[in-house]
Amino acid sequence: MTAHISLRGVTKKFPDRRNRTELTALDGIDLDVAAGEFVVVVGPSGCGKSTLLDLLGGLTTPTSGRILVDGKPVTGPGLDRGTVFQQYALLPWRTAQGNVEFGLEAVGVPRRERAERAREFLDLVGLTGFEHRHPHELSGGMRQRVAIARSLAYDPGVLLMDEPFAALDAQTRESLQDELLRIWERTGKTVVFITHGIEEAVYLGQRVAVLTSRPGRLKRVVPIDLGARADTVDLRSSPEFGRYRHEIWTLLHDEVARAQKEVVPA
Ligand SMILES: Nc1ncnc2c1ncn2[C@@H]1O[C@H](COP(=O)(O)OP(=O)(O)OP(=O)(O)O)[C@@H](O)[C@H]1O
Repeated sequence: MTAHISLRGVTKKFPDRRNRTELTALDGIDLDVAAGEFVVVVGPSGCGKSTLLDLLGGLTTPTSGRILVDGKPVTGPGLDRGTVFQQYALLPWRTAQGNVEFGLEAVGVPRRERAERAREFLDLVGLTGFEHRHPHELSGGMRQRVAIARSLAYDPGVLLMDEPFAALDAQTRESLQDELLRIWERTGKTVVFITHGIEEAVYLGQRVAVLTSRPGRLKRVVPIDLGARADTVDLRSSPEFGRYRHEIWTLLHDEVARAQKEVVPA
């Protein structure tokens, strides 16, 4: 299953209790993500990236504007969207297998099929042999693999990822980035991935959406074309990769500079 996403004029305001006003977190976001596309969202700290993902996940609702998944308005959390957060959010008393089965129980998949499907998805994320380990017996990278398997097991059309690799060491992060791309190619899911990392954005995204500093508006959407990955030994050191990294760095740098100017008292 795969699905397309459409955001039209999405604005999110929060009450700002300190001075009884409103804080605009996101302002008029228009973005389409095609079925099966991998889009990465980057932006300065506090620009509304997590708010955007929460809106897509149906955890909050827009103040104005519309969010559609396959033409249907998002009205709350749903099994058509799977979310992976930075923190593993695994149940500590359940094994890897039990954690993946958990989501399937909620949708009423029969026991035998649950076990089979959980094994299949643990295999997809490279955890065959670790099915019976509890989260505390797994490394950070392995826990995040379990979280990915759990989100994929009930076959959502969309995978929403909020800085899923931010807490991992650099080497584990890079290997999970490759794993994720392999899984994405195999499953054809639509992915919206949020990160602070410019390199991560360029490496993963087919397009990188750059947000402005608060209120978050869409500053630029940069299509990434790095050619065939299989032919390149170290993609991150290629000249094209460097050019994209610089382009996005410049877009972000301008935003951070603008935000800093605004907070410095005159
Ligand atoms: N529930 C809430 N109530 C009030 N304000 C909120 C709420 N959630 C987020 N905000 C504010 O909205 C703005 C955007 O927050 P958000 O967490 O989406 O940014 P972010 O880009 O994900 O930040 P970071 O990169 O630092 O994780 C911030 O100013 C934040 O304080």
